[in-house]
Amino acid sequence: MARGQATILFRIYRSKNNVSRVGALSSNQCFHSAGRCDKWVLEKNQFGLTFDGRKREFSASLIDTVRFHLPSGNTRFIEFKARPFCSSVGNEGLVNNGIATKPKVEDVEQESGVNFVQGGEEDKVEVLDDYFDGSVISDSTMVESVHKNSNAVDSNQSARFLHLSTRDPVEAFGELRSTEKGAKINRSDFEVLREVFRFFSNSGWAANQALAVYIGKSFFPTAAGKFRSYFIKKCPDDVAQYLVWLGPSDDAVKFLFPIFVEFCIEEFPDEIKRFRAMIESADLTKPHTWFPFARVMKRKIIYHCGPTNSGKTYNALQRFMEAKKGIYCSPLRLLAMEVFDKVNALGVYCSLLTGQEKKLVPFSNHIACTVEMVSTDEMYDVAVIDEIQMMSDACRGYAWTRALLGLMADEIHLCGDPSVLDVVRKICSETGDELHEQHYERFKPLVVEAKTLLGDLRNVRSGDCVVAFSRREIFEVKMAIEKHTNHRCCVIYGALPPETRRQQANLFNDQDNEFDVLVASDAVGMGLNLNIRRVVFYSLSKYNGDKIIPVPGSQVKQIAGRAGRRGSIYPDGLTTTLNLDDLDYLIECLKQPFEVVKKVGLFPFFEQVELFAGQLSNYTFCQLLEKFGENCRLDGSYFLCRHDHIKKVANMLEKVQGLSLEDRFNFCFAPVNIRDPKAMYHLLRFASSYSKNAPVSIAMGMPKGSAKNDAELLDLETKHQVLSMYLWLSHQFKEEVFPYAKKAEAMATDIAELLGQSLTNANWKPESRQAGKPKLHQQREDGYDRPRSLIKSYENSMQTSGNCQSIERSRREAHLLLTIQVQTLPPVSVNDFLVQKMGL
Ligand SMILES: Nc1ncnc2c1ncn2[C@@H]1O[C@H](COP(=O)(O)OP(=O)(O)OP(=O)(O)O)[C@@H](O)[C@H]1O
Ligand SMILES: [Mg+2]
Repeated sequence: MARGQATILFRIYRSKNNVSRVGALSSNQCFHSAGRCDKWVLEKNQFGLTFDGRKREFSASLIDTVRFHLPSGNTRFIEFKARPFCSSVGNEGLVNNGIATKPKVEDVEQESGVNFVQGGEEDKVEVLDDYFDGSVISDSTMVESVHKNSNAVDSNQSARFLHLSTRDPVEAFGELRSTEKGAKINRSDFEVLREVFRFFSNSGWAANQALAVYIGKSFFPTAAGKFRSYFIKKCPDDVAQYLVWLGPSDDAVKFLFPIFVEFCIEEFPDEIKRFRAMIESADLTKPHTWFPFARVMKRKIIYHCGPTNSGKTYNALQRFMEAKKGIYCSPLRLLAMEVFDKVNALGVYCSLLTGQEKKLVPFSNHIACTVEMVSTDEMYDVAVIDEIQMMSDACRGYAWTRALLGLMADEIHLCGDPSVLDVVRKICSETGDELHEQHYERFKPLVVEAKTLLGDLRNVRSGDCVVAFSRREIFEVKMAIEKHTNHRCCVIYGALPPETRRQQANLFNDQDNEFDVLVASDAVGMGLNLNIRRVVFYSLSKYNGDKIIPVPGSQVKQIAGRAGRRGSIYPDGLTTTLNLDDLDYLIECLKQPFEVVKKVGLFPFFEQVELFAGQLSNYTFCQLLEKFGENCRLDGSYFLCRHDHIKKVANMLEKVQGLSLEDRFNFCFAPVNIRDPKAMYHLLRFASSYSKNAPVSIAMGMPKGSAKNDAELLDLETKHQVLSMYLWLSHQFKEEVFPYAKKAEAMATDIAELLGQSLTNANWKPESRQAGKPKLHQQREDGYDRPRSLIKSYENSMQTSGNCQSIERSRREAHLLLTIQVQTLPPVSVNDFLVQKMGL
């Protein structure tokens, strides 16, 4: 069933003249034999319709049953036949197609007390006279409702054309078809008619509606052009006059559209068939039906729902360890490794499975894996899906959705914040699984320190974690703290291998050394248990790969929640900001209730993309993905995950000949930083060798020692990422083609170690991996970039200019300003690099 805003086309037939009836309906008008109503819209989120012609409401609770609410309060039904193109087009695109299921006439009769007469090709509907209150909907009142402001001439005209406006389009088209030659049209009327058809061709409404009859958007202008020629050639005089009277207007479009549909059905059966097949092959509706084996099971789902540091994962893992056979699905490799270690240490044999590594422990019945690696073919007693709110992640959400829908486990424990609780409830009602909710409270409340660090990193104390949102800032902060205080800093950020992050975390957690401050990015926000006393936000804006945005509230909560973990040496958590200016935003974020997520991510399996590809020829893989995105159909609780990253890789690999569609699909999921030209170059090289069926070499030297400057550190990071990519590919493809996996593993371990050593000694100025990455803050003489609150600065400037906007608006505008700044910077030149390296 379609949800969301939608448009429905129907037709009601009737057998007697003395009853009210509907001729043809569209989203915002209703042709009625008694006149035309001016409003016809769907009620929110369901097939409810509101007819607003005479302030009488009636609504349809079923797609082909209209329920009238009469003044007396009686509720009656009138049945109408849904047209073959009965369909709905929603915000998300085509959401429902095909012929609506028609309720049995007897059912409707029984409920409504209305007699229906069936006959001929179309169903005829007869409505008892007392069903409509003649005084409510009469011919004259309906005409008034259409042309509320019309004068007497207009009334006459509309009465003159009434028979046309309410005419059955099949009949109207039949008449056109049987006409050899249309009426003679004078020049000025001809010009108006041309304008009318131009208006029709440019109508977004008509193009959208046409999707419902499988006239694709790209074909619509051609179909509309042919329709124009056909129509003008055969147009009877009264119809031409009517259109001239209507002029280029929405009314004219809505008059023409049903006739256009008849024309298309007759003229373009092949195009319609082709587009229909394409739309159907991009069908991502009803994803719960994709996993029939999981559907056969009656699964028990336990949602451990609560804020950070409330024991959700701990409790789920207790059940996992008790089970005969269990699987733990982690959002990060690091967390999977942590569970693997913890569980084995407690005597439960557990294997590890991530994209990069398979550590099979003999006799183990338990697996800790990353969520993308979870098998939906194996049976388990207990499964744990950690950080379930990631279902709504714009890029990776599909992996959580797949795990929830497809896991074959008797008991599935979901751990996460409450944001996806509603969606999970809905999914469970669709899958028929039994949902149990366990709500948690934070062990200790998080306290905000109102004093802040007063803009001075010298106020950092032992046990602090300073959070910054770029690699550059992380190193600047580390350098400043180590230069101006006696503290030593560990660092954790996304580009570091999990082993190095863990080494840094251990160094920080260990009380017997001088490393008592942690400087970290948002990579610290998920799952890690660290001895943090206070989380200090260095800034609260971050670059999201596209523009600078304020850090979303949910993420701020998650990161701040790292302070004062149960079991750590600082069980009371504190959080604050470096600058006083940012404090309000921090408090605002922490106070915000968890947002209620309405949609979760989906992404097609290879088989679905392959089916879709079968409908299109001469398309590159990247174009295929684009087309899939444009045409795919989704139910209201799902969105298609962002795939810009995949498209970028697909585009680069376009030049590699000899890769099958499946190879391309798999290569596109390889873990590569698309903003790192060196990493992209190696991926291209791996794919080129693979396509020639030649053994893929690592072709990368081992660094001699730990990094002595930032360029060397960046090089180590990239080298590790390339090795990690090699290992990932070796698990995806045949091992013979990636014969150096063992060597890559050893090299990766050594590099992770070198990275750890390098970070311990690092005291240099950071370089940027990206030439164009924006530098936000002014450099201070004392060696670190002191961040100013950009949001605040903008608010201040607005206030000093006497323009006191609301904070929310200022914020939005500040982001806009920043976005513009970022967009004007030169893009990273991956291509230039490839041209040099590959001669491409
Ligand atoms: N009942 C318990 N007994 C002992 N330690 C516990 C218990 N519950 C939780 N802990 C410890 O408290 C810390 C936080 O628990 P846990 O990781 O389960 O929180 P969480 O709610 O999953 O947090 P997050 O949302 O950050 O993942 C962990 O170190 C965990 O081992
Ligand atoms: Mg947890």
